[in-house]
Parts: sequence; C-alpha cells; structure tokens
Amino acid sequence: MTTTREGVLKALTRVTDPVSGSNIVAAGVVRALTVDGGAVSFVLDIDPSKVKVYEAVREAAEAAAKATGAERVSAVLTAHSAMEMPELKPKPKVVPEGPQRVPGIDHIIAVASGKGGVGKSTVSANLACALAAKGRRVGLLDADVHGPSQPRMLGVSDRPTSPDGKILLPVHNHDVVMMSIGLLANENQALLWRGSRLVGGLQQMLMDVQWGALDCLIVDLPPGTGDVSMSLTEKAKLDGAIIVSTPQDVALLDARRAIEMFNQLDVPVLGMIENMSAHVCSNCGQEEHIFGHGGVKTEAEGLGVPLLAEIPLHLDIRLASDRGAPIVVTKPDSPQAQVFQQVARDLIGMGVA
Ligand SMILES: Nc1ncnc2c1ncn2[C@@H]1O[C@H](COP(=O)(O)OP(=O)(O)OP(=O)(O)O)[C@@H](O)[C@H]1O
Repeated sequence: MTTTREGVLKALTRVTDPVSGSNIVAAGVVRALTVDGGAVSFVLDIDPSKVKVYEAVREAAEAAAKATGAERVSAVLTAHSAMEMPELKPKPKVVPEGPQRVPGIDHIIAVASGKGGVGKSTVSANLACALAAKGRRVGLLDADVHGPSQPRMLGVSDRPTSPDGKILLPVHNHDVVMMSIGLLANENQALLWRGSRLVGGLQQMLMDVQWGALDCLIVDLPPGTGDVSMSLTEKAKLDGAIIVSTPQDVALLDARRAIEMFNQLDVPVLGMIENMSAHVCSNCGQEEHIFGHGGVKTEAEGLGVPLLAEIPLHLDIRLASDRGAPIVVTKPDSPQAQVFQQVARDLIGMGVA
C-alpha cells in the first residue's frame, strides 16, 4: 500500500480534537504534514497549557497515520506563546517542488481577470456565498493586494487574530470563512506592498491561515498576469480558474492573456463569465448593452472554453456588495442572484466545489 498525503490526511480526520470537538484536521491542529516515500511527519500545533491532554492525541494520530501503511511516522507537539499579531514576513521553508495541495482544502478555484474593475471581486463574493448557501464549506482568500475589496463586500472589518503568532484565524460572514490582505493592513498600506514581500506574504496567507476543513476555497486574484497570480499558481494546486471579463474588446484582449497564463501553468480554465453583460434599468426593466453583448461568448467559443454565465449590470448587484452582503444573500430569488447560483451549481457539478 502506497502512503499518500491525501490518505494520511483522511486518516487523521478520524482523530478527535479534544478542545474543539471536531477532528484534528478540521480544527487546524495538523501542520507541516510531509509524506516522503514511507516516512510521514507532521506537527500538532497546540495551546501550551494543553500539552498533557494532547499527548494521547499525538499517539492516536501517529497510530492513524501508521495504519495507512507508512513505515515511519513522526508526530510532534509544538506549543507557542500567544502574540498579538503575526508578521507576514516570508519564512524560509523547505517546500517540495511543484504546486501543493493545502491540507484540509479539497478544491481551490481562482477567479481572475485580465483587466481591473470588471467585477472579479463581485463574482468571487457571490460565488462563495452561493456555494455556502448550498451547504458547501467555503473559504474566500482576497489576494487582490492592489485593491482588496472582500472585507467591504462581505461586510467584515474585524482584524484577524493569531493565538500563537504563527497561524492566523480567519473571519466569517454569510457562512463564508474569509481572509484578506485588506484586514491585515489599512487600505493604503496594502496598496504599497510590492514584490517578493507581497508574494511571500500571500503564500503564507494561503498556507498559514487556519481555514479548517473546506470543500472549496475561492481565490480572488489581482487583475492581470502579475507576480502574485503566477506565484500562487505555481505553489498551490488549483482545480481551475474562472476568467471574468466585460464584453469590450480591450477587456477581452487582456482576458485572453490571462487564459494563456493558466494554460502555460497547466491550470484548467473552468470557463469565462461575461459581467456587465447588459444593463437592466431598475425602474423600467429595459435592457441596454452598454459595453456591448456576446463578446465573451464568441471569445470563449474561439478559445474552446465554456461560457459559465452572462451577468447583467444591475444596480442591486452593486448596492448589495457596497452594503456588505452580496446579492445572493440579500435577494436570493432575484434573476441576478440566480445567475450566480447557476454557476455555483455548475461548479459543484464539475466536481471542483
Ligand atoms: N454586474 C454588476 N452590476 C452592477 N455593478 C457591478 C457589477 N459587477 C461589478 N459591479 C460593481 O463594479 C465595481 C467594480 O467591481 P469589482 O470590485 O468586483 O471589480 P474587480 O474586477 O474585482 O476590480 P479590481 O480590479 O479593482 O479588483 C464595484 O463597485 C462593483 O459593485
């Protein structure tokens, strides 16, 4: 029997965490799991005052990992003293080559766009909430460091805490677990993050946030094909990417570049979404195609990728986001919300959420 990382993680979900009552993977206690041939090692990251309680858990976790067929298993308890806020400095870590799965997260979907302002964050927030409403355990990582908008869209302003100065506890709203660079720094600071500091900080955000067990993590990428998108894609194993574009030619040109980037990185493009497809007047209901219409459909056909949705430009979509509850939460029965719900159903149908 070959020991795999997935197999070990699954086995560890059968070990109960005495503090939270859930399993040790879902509780985020298991850290730094590595499987190298028949050798398995991991850390149980715990509150220093609970070392005695966790010794039995450590033994149970070792036994569970061993039962997967591993030749050697080493589980150690680490306990850290509390600190107020973590520093998001890149840490030198021995990271195996190639994109890695994040422990406890079944699927990761990136939402990208070639150009800024086309509605990528709106789509990310609505998809996350639509999936959560369908009972999926959903996380949302706001990696749009140039303009983090998820705190506003999901209506959260609490700063994330770190009980040990190492792991970050995410925030929650609308049944979605969320972490954003916008919650760690004030908006102006976030905009100043550059280069390797930014890239390293984001990778750490993905790996060191205690997401718990998730069916799906939606990553709201910055627009374009810059360092952040490239490096996250190289480090984390993505199930696919969704490309958001308006129907305008200029946006489509940039969207094509984003698709090329994902193709080069071997990330499946799950489909394109045309946003601001038609303007529906909130008074009379009349439709107008302000940015044109159907451009994304034609582009998707040309590139051989599915068109997942055409989302209208509608005042209610913006108002809902500005007020901190996406339209799928505030008006789930509206035609606008139903478009997002259909995409959520399609993603579940594709087996990626
Ligand atoms: N379909 C829509 N109908 C009405 N307003 C929309 C729609 N999509 C997005 N918006 C609004 O347009 C603005 C830009 O949207 P959003 O922030 O989602 O774009 P983005 O692509 O993530 O931008 P950035 O490049 O800054 O990250 C927001 O005010 C949002 O509420």
